[in-house]
Amino acid sequence: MYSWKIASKFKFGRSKEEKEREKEKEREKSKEKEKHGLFHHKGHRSESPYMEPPRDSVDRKETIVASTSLIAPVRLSTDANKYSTTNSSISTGDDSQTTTGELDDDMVDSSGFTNSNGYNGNNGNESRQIHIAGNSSGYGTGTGNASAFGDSISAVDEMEDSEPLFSGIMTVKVYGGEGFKLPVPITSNAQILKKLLSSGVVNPSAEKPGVDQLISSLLQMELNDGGDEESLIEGDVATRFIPATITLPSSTDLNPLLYFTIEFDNTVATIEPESGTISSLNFNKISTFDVTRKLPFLKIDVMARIPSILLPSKAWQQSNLSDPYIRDILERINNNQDIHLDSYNLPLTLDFNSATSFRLYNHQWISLEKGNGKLNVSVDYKPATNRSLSIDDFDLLKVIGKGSFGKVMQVRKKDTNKVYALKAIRKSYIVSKSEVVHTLAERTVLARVDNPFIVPLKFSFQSPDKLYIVLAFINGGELFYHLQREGRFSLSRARFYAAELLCALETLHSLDVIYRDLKPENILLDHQGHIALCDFGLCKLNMKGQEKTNTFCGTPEYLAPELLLGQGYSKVVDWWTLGVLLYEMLTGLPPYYDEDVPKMYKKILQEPLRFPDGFDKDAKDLLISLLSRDPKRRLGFNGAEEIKSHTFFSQLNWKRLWMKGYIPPYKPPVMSSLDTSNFDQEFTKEMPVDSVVNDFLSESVQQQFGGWTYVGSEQLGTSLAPGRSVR
Ligand SMILES: Nc1ncnc2c1ncn2[C@@H]1O[C@H](COP(=O)(O)OP(=O)(O)OP(=O)(O)O)[C@@H](O)[C@H]1O
Repeated sequence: MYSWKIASKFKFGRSKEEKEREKEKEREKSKEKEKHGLFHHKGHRSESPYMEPPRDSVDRKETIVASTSLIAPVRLSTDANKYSTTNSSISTGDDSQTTTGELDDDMVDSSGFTNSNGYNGNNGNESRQIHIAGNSSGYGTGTGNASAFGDSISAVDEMEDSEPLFSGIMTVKVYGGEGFKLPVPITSNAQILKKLLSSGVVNPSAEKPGVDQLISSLLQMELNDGGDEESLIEGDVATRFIPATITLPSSTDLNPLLYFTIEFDNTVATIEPESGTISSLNFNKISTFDVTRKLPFLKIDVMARIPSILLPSKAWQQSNLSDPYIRDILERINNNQDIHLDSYNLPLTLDFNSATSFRLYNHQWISLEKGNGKLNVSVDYKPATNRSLSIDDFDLLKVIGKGSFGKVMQVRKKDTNKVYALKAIRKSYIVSKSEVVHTLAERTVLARVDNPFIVPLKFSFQSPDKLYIVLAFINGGELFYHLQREGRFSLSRARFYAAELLCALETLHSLDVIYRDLKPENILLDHQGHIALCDFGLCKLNMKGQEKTNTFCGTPEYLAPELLLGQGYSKVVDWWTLGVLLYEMLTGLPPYYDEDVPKMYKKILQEPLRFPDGFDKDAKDLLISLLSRDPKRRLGFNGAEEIKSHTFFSQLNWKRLWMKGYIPPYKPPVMSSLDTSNFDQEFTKEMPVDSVVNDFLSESVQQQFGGWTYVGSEQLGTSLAPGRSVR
């Protein structure tokens, strides 16, 4: 018999004051709920998930981490109170609760460590030794610790063996662009054109006429008869006369009407024109990228930011809605969204064996995919100098989030000026919470995985007190935030997100990794609206084929039946969670949602799956298959391919999707890589500091973090960056 405890991951990382603040918020929320009535009171919600308002009462879902090696099987019973042991631990987040359970193979207890927190003990868990890969001694007295080390290091070793060194700095210079067109005609209203365009910068010179001259030429153009009484200027004609940057009436800043994004490994540089007209642009911009993995191309996208005032009349717009392309463009412009004009994947053949810098493209004109213009660029690559990083290599810009074990900050790498998300984790804290394995697993998975829909790891390094993970900064906001704001998503939008997530999970499974914590809170949208899965803290490594594990962890709303029943579970749990997520995106709530967690568990195990009237037939069929309680009969049991082949996805070209070839149905309002407007002000208003800690960690504890450092595929072993006090 072993003792076990389940704790709310969310609450682990919170200070006393924060907990107080949260409680206060909770109290306010319940007052609000009382006032307005609860949407999902008993028997109410399940009848019609389309009832309004669907998401008001769904709070952030908290991850459960079973913090010892034991699981909490749920015994099915008609009496919801029978689940009370499990529930009390989860819902209260009281990590001091203990009860009994069975041994699991991936959770580790750090009782063998003697650390500054005085946490010392040994659970005598002998079976852990079976998993030790030559690391059974020397790391404290607890066998669990040794196993934790063994598991994680072997994962890191595997990676080291198979990967050559890919790291360096790539510089992209964009000189100019030509031939861009607007996809819709614009108004010929002289007053509007003069007012709006006269603030533009076209760099007047002998060859290039000034703005006033351009506008008068524009107004003399042969106008297109756009309908009854409306004259319009065609998009391809207008661009020859419209300045590339203007000052919008609502602002004092120059605003580009057309710009480029260059994306490498989910890091984005926005290239705005200096001057010129939309069809003939001057950029003269340089952008540097940290290269830490071998990727086949740079992604270039052309975006236009057209003020809706330039559009033809509403009557014209109405009469052109039958064309889905025009309809989409008009909808976006009217919602102040930027529109996507064209893109190009610029092939990169980086010779990583070269010891010196080399030029990949030299003043090359690149024609974009749909023929909408061309760009003149040079690309250079300089190999890295194998230096480990420290916090001193970054400017700390903003706090953007808090995880269980530390904060996440927006940072700028000083040499390349690239903006990243930096996650700082206090070593003593994860040791005392027995989270060493999960933390190492997170770093290992992130370093190995290469998928467009998974947030890429750029670097990891450590100081004597802390571990640092540097990730691409994904600033379109959490899917949770967008879903909460909009209640639910349209069928096509939900399908798009589900498809990109399916690709992400498929890649993880191909690496024998179970994700285990899919939920809207762990899914970020990038600047264009593509998915970026984050938070790999619950991943389980080395899960080959249908191999099973037992750890009771995940998020209550998303727990699969086999996990609740303690029957052992395999990769197939991730397909259950994909079903729950799709259902939540389409209806606003997870399928078996109940505020009372034990009741929710009972529903997950017993209640029939209900759909609101008018629910899409294919979506329903897919959900029934994904939410099959029997994992063997669940769609995906035989691999992701069988989900991809379902009729719900029949219109999708998976190759194109993989290349980020579909324009996302929604583009988050992101102005630049510095933009943090999609993050909670509760975080962004905080001072970004890397707090000073002075924990004593023994040599053996430090050794656990030996494989942590990552600067590309280069593993720098135990190198510790000098500890630094950052104020
Ligand atoms: N790469 C990123 N880009 C932008 N924001 C990020 C990134 N990674 C994390 N964040 C923000 O920081 C928050 C916390 O990060 P994360 O979920 O990885 O921490 P965690 O400790 O694993 O959290 P949890 O306790 O929820 O498991 C996220 O919800 C997200 O809002």
